[in-house]
Order: sequence, then C-alpha cells, then structure tokens
Amino acid sequence: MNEIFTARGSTLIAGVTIDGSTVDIAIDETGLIAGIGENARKTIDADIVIDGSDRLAMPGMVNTHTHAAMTLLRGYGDDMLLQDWLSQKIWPLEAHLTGDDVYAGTRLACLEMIKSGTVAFNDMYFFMDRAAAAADEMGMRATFAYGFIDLGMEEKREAEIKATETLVAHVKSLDNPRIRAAVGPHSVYTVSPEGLRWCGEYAAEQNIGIHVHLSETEKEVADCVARFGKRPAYLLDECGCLTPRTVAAHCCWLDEAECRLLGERGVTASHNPASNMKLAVNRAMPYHWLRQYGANVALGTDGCSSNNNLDLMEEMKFAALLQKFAWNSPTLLPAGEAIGMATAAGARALGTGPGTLTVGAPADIVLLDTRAACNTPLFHADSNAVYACNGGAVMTVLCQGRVLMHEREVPGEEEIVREAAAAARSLVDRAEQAS
Ligand SMILES: C[C@H]1O[C@@H](n2cnc3c(N)ncnc32)[C@H](O)[C@@H]1O
Ligand SMILES: [Zn+2]
Repeated sequence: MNEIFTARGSTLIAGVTIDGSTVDIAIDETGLIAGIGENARKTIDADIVIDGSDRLAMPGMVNTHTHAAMTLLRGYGDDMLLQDWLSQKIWPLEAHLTGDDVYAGTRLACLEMIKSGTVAFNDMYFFMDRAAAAADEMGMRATFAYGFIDLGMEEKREAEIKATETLVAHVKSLDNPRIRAAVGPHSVYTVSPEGLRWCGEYAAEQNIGIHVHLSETEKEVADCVARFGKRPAYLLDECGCLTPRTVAAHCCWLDEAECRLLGERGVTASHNPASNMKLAVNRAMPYHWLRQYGANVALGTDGCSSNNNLDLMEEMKFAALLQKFAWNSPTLLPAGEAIGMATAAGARALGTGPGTLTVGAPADIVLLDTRAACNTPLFHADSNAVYACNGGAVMTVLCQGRVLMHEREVPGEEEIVREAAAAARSLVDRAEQAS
C-alpha cells in the first residue's frame, strides 16, 4: 500500500491554491494545521509531502444527517410517498438487518463520503457499535445515535432506553476523539412524549447531542397538532430536546415562530434538499427565517434510499437551487453560504472544530482538481465547487492530518464494494423468504 496511507507524522501540502493564492499547508504530527502561507514549511520537518499543484484546498465537509448503512438499501424502494416508503418497504427490510450488514453498509457509506470530500458525519441507525467500528477503521469522524422508536409502547420504550444506554457506554469505552455518541429520538410521530422526555434528560445528563427528524412533512405537523395540541418544535422543546447540541433534520414545515425557537435554543437545522425533493415533502426548509433567527443551518444527505448517494458536493448545489426555486429568490443561498453550511456549520453542529482552514484547526482538508472540466475556467472557486462540480473533482482527503484518499485511491475500495453488494443481496433474500 502507498506509504502515504500508513505513515504517521507531520505533513506538508506544498504549493496548493487557497483563495486564489498559492500557499503551503503544514500539518503537525498531532493532526493540527501548524501553518498556512509561504513560510509554513518552516514550522515543521515534514515526513510526508503532498504536491498541491493543480489542487485547490477546502475544508473537509460534514454530513449532518445520515443513516449510513442504508447504502445497502440504495435503489430498493423509490418513487413512493414517505409514509408508504417507510412502512411498506424500508421498515420491513430493516427488521432483517444484522450487525454485519450495518458494518458492511457503513463501510460503503464511508468510502462514498471520503470519495466525495466528506470527513465527518452524524448518523442515526441500528447496530451502531458496528457502524462506529466501520467509521473508525475508515479514519473518519462520526457521531452515532441509536434510532429510538417506541411507537407509544412502554415495553418498547424500555428496550430503546437500554439500547441507547448501551451504545453511549460503548462509545465512551472506545475513548476515541473521532467517535462520539448522541441520543436519537427518531421523530415526534414515532416517539411518545415520555420517550422524548427521557431522551432530553439523558442527553443533558451525559452531556451529549440529540439527533432527531423534525417537521419533514405537512402530515407530521398536522398529526402532532391533532394529538398534542402543539406543533412539533414546541413538543420537542417541552421535552428538553432542543439544545445547542441538537441536530434537527429536514425542518421543512417549520413556521416562523418555530424558526425563532430553534434560533433561541441554538439548534442546528440540517437541510436535506435531495431527500426532500425525492420524497416530495412539498415545502423547502425556511432557510431565510432560520438564518434570521440565528439557528445553525447545516447540510445533510439523509439515507441512500431517499437521495440516493452521499455526495455533499451535489447536496450543496441542490440546497442552493431548491432554496432559490422554492422561495422565488435568485439571491438566496449563494455559493459561499452553501460551502459554509457543508463545512463550518457542520463542524459546529458536531463540535469537530471550526471547519475552516486556519492555524490550530484540525487538518480536515479536501483537495479539488483544478484541471477538471468542471473547474475550468476557474473564475470563482466557490461557484465551481457548488454549481459545476460533484464529488468526482475531489482528489485527496485528510482527516486529522491522516490521508484517507490520495489521487482518488482509497485503500480497500474493491473489497468494501464487494462485501456491501453481497450483504445487500443477502438482506433482501432473507426478507423475501420471510414474507
Ligand atoms: C433511523 C430510522 O429512520 C429511517 N429513515 C430514513 N430516512 C428517513 C426519513 N427521510 N424520514 C424519516 N425516517 C427516515 C430509517 O429507515 C430508520 O428506520
Ligand atoms: Zn433521515
């Protein structure tokens, strides 16, 4: 294997383009950026040198809403209504999932994310100890939440509480700064107020984040108002689930007062435009209100059964286009803001650093090909990254200074793909035999 993947020490990215100028990026042996500029190479005695010519550096991207192992369900159920899709296709298949499936599916997800410039993700799913093992081996950062679904049943709630506590204890025992745990109440339509309250209290007690679906569909809001007499964001708040460490995915049907509430609580709203369009949730996240009231707006892909990939470069474009189209405003969500959502806002959501290329920040760095057709001509790097390129323009990826991909090579790619394909086939076979 290329020694660039195994070497540990300090790294120099020599002569790379940032904001139109050519600089060096020096990375110390702990994986932090030690210097950026013409004289940065003097700050370290580099063990590895990466040639930055024909390369543009940007911060590594953060996917704030995934169900990573759903890569195994890619293309399994498309073109359906959200409720039917979940209850008729996805949940029956997920009932047959094993820990080995989640491991294989999460490795495929990590491969795909690395290949498109993502270094960190926020995951909600099942068998999360196996997902954590996959992310750690792939060298990524990730936060794992067990998908807590009690459907109003006390017995099920007890099981979900146990599963959540077990995961949190497991992640703690790993003592790995790249791998974290969160509490994952799925949504207000799958978790009772008692369950939500437990999640809020447990997250506070453990000092960890919360990962939840919020206001994805109009039906979710209408049902919530009918059952509980209040809109979903207020219900979550009453149960202690809106905190500065909460990531609320979708947020499509929030009204203005709910946006203000999310801003007041310092919540991160994860925008998932491709999934929202595919499932036709019929309203775009009110980005303008969320920003106006100070919520942290970040970007996510959702699972591969509603996207159907994990390419945040594409997602930036979908976000910028959907916002403009839905709110009839061509000036809304310009390219620079889309990049900020995918980088700094995501890093803030997961607490992984500033998400910028600055001295002292973790060296989470992506190098894009300036020779690619999508980067030619290169008038505005942000514009090309958001509107012209996709993940295929990503050449090299570093996370905490460690090289995860170089010149589009990721160690073990063939095996990861082969094993995920076999796991997906066997999962569907098992489900079909049982039905
Ligand atoms: C964690 C749980 O969330 C489900 N899941 C996946 N995508 C969505 C979505 N867009 N909305 C709601 N739930 C979803 C997964 O299929 C799993 O059952
Ligand atoms: Zn989701």
